[in-house]
Amino acid sequence: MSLLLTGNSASLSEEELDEYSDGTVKLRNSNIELMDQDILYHLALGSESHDLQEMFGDVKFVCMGGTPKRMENFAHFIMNEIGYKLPAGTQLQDISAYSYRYSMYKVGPVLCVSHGMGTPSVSILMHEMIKLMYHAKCKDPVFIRIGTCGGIGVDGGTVIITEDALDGQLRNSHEFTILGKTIHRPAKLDKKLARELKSLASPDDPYDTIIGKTLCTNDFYEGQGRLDGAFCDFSENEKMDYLEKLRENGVVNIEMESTIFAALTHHAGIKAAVVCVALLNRLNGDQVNAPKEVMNEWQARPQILVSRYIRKVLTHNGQLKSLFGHQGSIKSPRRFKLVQQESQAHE
Ligand SMILES: O=P(O)(O)O[C@@H]1C[C@H](O)[C@@H](CO)O1
Ligand SMILES: O=c1cc[nH]c(=O)[nH]1
Repeated sequence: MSLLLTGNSASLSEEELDEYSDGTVKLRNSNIELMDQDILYHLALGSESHDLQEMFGDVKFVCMGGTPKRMENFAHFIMNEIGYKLPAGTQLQDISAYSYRYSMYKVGPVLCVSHGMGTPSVSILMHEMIKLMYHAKCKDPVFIRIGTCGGIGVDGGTVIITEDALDGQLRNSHEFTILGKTIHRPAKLDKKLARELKSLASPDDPYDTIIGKTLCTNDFYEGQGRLDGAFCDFSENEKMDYLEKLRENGVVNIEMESTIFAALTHHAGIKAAVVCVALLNRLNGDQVNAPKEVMNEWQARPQILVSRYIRKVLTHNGQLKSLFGHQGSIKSPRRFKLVQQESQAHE
């Protein structure tokens, strides 16, 4: 029996699209169906120990970012944005707390998950999140990475939506070594979703929101051409030549997760986007030295854009009012700060 993909994959044939047009996530692995139970070890969840459909069946948006705190803050923020009310006397709980690996918060149709740093960490999480979507029978979930990055020729604080994710050799794919063999999977993101996110930037935002190519590296220091790691075997001129070459190729930012995130969502037929904020302009230096309060405000910017998108989709589907009782309001960066403070007060 063929067990291919999901309802929204560009790589499906017409026949397969017909077969899987209900929008639920299908796995490209027939072994899973034959197992008595599937333990999502790094999420502290399991297909027999938990009723995954009951717990997660309504999920429409899976938002991921590097740190547990960022994703907890985002959970509080989005809760306010969509007017979601927790049952009286309850608080947001880290669903994966006992994995001691990743953190996960659920706010109605929005899952907020931390993914750690770098592609191995994201890869493990993506396998388990895609299987979670499958077990829960989620329909047409959209995955969005909310991250930080180094800008190339853009100021710190600029919001960057990834058009194409490139590996260290500027290939639009992610390289895997499986059973000793090297294979590549296309690192494709949803271009329409990227444009839609861009359209939600407001002329009143006191910062730029741009679309461009993202370089994904396996390291923060030598891998990103920094002079300030524990080791450095290249000159400043060589570094600048490399960054200029990136710029000539349309690269506007560097981070460490986009190719695996794009490759695995595309392989699973899941619509995905990457939205990062630049913490510095790498053409001006290597050290991340903006004050903490400034960086906290910058990190809120991708979250604000993503929350506008989520609100727009829920409003369009008539869910914002019917599910949560009131319309909420488009929140400003100032409002975000207040929500963050409130969530910190709960710690
Ligand atoms: O989502 P985050 O902020 O973790 O993304 C970037 C890439 C690396 O994980 C990390 C390096 O500082 O930040
Ligand atoms: O320069 C930077 C900043 C944040 N994240 C990165 O990967 N690189």
